[in-house]
Amino acid sequence: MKTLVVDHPLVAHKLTTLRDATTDSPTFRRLADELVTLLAYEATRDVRVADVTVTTPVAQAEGVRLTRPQPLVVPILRAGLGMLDGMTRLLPTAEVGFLGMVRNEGTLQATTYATRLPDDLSGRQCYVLDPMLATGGTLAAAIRLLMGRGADDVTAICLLAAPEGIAHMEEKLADCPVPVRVVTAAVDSHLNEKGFIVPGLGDAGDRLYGVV
Ligand SMILES: O=P(O)(O)OC[C@H]1O[C@H](OP(=O)(O)OP(=O)(O)O)[C@H](O)[C@@H]1O
Ligand SMILES: O=c1cc[nH]c(=O)[nH]1
Ligand SMILES: [Mg+2]
Repeated sequence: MKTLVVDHPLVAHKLTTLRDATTDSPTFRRLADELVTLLAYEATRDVRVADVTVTTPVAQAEGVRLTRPQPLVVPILRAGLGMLDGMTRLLPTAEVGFLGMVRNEGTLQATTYATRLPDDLSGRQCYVLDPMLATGGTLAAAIRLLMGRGADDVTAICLLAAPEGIAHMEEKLADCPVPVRVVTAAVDSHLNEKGFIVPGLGDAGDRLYGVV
């Protein structure tokens, strides 16, 4: 598994405001959306394209177009939904599948409560959206599920990651025969005793959508 930390002043600026506990929900949603588009620009560096020729008003020009099957974007509910518009703005022809997963606050184990994905993902590039990579349990399970359906290239886009979560994913996906990448705005210091990223930004789902 490869991890890419996007090093850019605009990414750092938006992430800093997301971290700030005084940032309200409307601002948090807007900044998360903007930040995803910046991360998605890097995350899609290997998106599959084919050569094409177009006719400009002046002459023929060689270029590229996204190939079929279209990439599949998979937000992990709930917090990943806050990243969907920012991603599809960059990849408007992508299809979207959904995974509902929740982490038990005591055991930190992730369970899946909703799945709406194509049965067959053979030959598909998949982009998984989840703002927080904490213990890595959620993301590792999501990626295993996609690979079980045949996905042959998976990139996860996270706003923030913890070193423990990256190590856990590297271990869980060590035998994985297909490329897996994590693209994030930062890798923070550590997880606290409740499994929260430190310094982090708190509970991403609650900050986007309120406490449930
Ligand atoms: O790396 P992990 O330790 O598995 O934790 C990360 C997960 O926790 C959060 O979801 P949460 O369970 O809070 O659900 P929500 O999106 O509905 O708030 C977050 O959005 C990730 O999905
Ligand atoms: O810090 C964390 C860890 C898991 N989920 C969150 O929303 N935040
Ligand atoms: Mg949450």
